[in-house]
Amino acid sequence: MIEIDISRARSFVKERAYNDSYEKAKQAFEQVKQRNGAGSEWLGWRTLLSDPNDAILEQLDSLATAIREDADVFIVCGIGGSYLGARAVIDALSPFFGTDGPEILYAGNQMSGQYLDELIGYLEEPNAEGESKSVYLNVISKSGTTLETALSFRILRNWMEDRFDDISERIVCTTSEEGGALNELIKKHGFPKFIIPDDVGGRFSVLTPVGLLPIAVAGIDIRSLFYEAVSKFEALEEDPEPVLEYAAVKHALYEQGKAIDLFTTFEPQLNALSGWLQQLLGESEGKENQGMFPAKATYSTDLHSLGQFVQEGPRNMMETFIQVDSMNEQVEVQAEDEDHDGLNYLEGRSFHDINSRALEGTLQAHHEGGVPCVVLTLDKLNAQHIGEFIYLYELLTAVYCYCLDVNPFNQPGVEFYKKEMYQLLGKQ
Ligand SMILES: O=P(O)(O)OC[C@H]1O[C@](O)(CO)[C@@H](O)[C@@H]1O
Repeated sequence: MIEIDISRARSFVKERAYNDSYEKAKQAFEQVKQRNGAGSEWLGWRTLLSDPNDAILEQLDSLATAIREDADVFIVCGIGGSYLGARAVIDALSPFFGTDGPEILYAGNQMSGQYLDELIGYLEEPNAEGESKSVYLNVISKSGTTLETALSFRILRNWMEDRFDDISERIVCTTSEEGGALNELIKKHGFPKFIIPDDVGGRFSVLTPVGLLPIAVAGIDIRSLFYEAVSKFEALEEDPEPVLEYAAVKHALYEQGKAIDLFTTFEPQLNALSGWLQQLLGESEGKENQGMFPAKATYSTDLHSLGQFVQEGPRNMMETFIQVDSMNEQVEVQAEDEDHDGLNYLEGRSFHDINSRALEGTLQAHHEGGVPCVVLTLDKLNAQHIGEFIYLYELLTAVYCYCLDVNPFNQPGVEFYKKEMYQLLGKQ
């Protein structure tokens, strides 16, 4: 279960402004449902859930099981929506240290040559048994032409070709059904391929093979993740109220001049989930001179860097706390005979309990300091709740963007840097 508490945000908004935004959110939800808003040809992230394809989950599961049995390392090569969702779920649900399956590494999400150099150096080191590492790679690119991903893939593919005889079994491609350079390589090498549906954009694609294959290779139950998103879809079709209220308050705050939505969590393993949210909202709402900048911070670490700014800087931000109610941890504070560090007052308390009080205190302080706060609470960190979270935010994004009257599903602005870069690189 995820609870959304908007009370500490709504108190900053006048009743009339909230009601106006709420009416907009209602109409926006109808546009999503009736498929008559801008970019409605991109609503495939809903069809996936209204008409689930269990055969694909089966296929992904069995390939992932085979890879888990043989791989020491699994590389996810992609950028933006082609890796952020997988990373968000994997980081949220995997142990901090060590794993019983392959190590998941990432490439193709930047252009650091040093990173690639060091990555290859690491792949060439023997595994824990002193043997050569068994490496698998999943290249993920809807367009099949994104420079960061394509370049890293070229280097890693060539390295794998030199190293292994069976690269057509070690490299899996996730791309569009047709077109793009990646489809040419698939034809040439016979790499196994998963298709990204045409009507699902990158940032809405985590519940397609884009996210699900890496997530399954990480040993996470993709059925629980996927089917809980399906349940959330059904629940919100029936009763969209939580999303309407959330979108309304966010929109009313935007209208009131809030320019930043700071996503914060006190659980470091959710840092990448905030990164996924950043792209989902940022690429969807930031257009036609509109939108709130989606920022992220991980507390309490960042309370010691950004906390001052949030508490007393310009009052132009709202904050969204992502909270987890119960954690599986047993670290408890023990009393010491001589209380030199003065911590005996915390005797018997768990770190989670102390961390939760830090969250409560921060929420209170920021709210009192003039920051409207939304609080999202997940009872636990598990695949079900993360699945629910994913659909909740996908729908919120669409509804809220329609309130702003922007097309949530395109990203024309991203092309500008590419044009300049390609010109400088001399691409014809
Ligand atoms: O999957 P692709 O086509 O490589 O694109 C990766 C990312 O790049 C963008 O298209 C922006 O350029 C994102 O929207 C997308 O998630």
